[in-house]
Amino acid sequence: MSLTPPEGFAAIIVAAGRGNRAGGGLPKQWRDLAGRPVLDRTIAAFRGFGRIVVVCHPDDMDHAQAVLDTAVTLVPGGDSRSASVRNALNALPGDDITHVLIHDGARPLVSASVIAGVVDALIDGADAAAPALPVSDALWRGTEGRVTGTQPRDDLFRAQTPQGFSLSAIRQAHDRASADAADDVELARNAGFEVAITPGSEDNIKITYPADFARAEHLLRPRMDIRLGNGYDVHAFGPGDHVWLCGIQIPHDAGLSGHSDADVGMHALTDAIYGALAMGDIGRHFPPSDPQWKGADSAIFLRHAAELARSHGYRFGNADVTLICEAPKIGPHAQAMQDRLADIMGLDPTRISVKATTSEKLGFTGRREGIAAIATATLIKD
Ligand SMILES: Nc1ccn([C@@H]2O[C@H](COP(=O)(O)OP(=O)(O)OP(=O)(O)O)[C@@H](O)[C@H]2O)c(=O)n1
Ligand SMILES: C[C@](O)(CO)[C@H](O)COP(=O)(O)O
Repeated sequence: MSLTPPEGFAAIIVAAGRGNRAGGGLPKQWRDLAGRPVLDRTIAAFRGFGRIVVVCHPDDMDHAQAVLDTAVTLVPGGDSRSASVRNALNALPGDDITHVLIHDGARPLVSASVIAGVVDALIDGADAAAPALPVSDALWRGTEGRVTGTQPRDDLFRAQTPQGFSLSAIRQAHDRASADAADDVELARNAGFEVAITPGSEDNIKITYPADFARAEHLLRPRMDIRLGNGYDVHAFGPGDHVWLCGIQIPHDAGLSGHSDADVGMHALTDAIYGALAMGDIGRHFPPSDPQWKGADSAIFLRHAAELARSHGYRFGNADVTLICEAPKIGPHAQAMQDRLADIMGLDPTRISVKATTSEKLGFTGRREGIAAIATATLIKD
């Protein structure tokens, strides 16, 4: 989802804390998260905003200037989060700003939809809006390792950022603040403003403790990619005394005609893999016009497709081949076929199925003019 808020919106990203709870020497906003500094990722989440103010610790200003996008306005922070926000409010670039979103630099995984929820609530007229998640676990009170009571959770929420405000509301809230507050929602409520709750996200974590880096990296890992491909092939009977089916030679009163060994089952399975990869078919990788494939062992094709899948980071979920013929009988050979296909594909035989059906004497397979095969294959990238 891309995010382009209206002109008068600015984003304030507070990153002037020391990250003491996260440990690790360097303050957490400057530490690497899957190849980029945490703060760099956070700023990137707000790239649709024309104006972004980033609040950094006074000791970090040179580092920030060297590391961050020059398109942001850098402001030195204060002794508390609220003081840092105030410094940013006093340094907003431009006098046409009507709304601000205030976000923790330590929440690099905020999504466009969470930000859009806040922006939309403000556009709809709210003075203040912020994302949150309802508490779903039971809540207890406890001391010294023992439960001492329970706490109703019906109206409890876990607060997140960005917290959005009309500029006049947040300025009033900070002007009236008599004590420090955990966040700007608290200040806005203390000043009498209503705050709308917008949808938060489980992924919008605040990096607070050392283990949060591993959590964030896990969330950034690409999601599982599951692909399904199908293949279909037909070969006509011709002169001969055996057929090759799924890598097994079976005596028969005819052979199968084709440029290669005409292993119709293996061809269908090979095409299923190419199909799952969206990389064409056997003809594209092994053109029938090329004499080197005359009489070729079809294991070459299947091995190529399987290796291609692995080289693109996929593993096999399963494969399923159905042979359609009146004869020869497939049942007695099915296990050997599964084992052979598994061997070629480097797969556990329990993930491969070979079965057969007749076409009830109908059509070309029913008239014993040839054999058809269909196959499916699933590929998985974790
Ligand atoms: N004086 C401060 C204190 C905090 N923050 C920012 O407010 C956000 C939320 O605060 P928190 O997670 O508590 O960060 P730290 O104060 O850095 O963490 P710690 O309390 O563990 O030192 C962070 O992005 C932090 O950089 C800030 O801009 N100025
Ligand atoms: C603003 C905030 O992130 C809302 O969840 C939070 O209040 C600030 O962080 P802290 O861990 O409470 O200091």
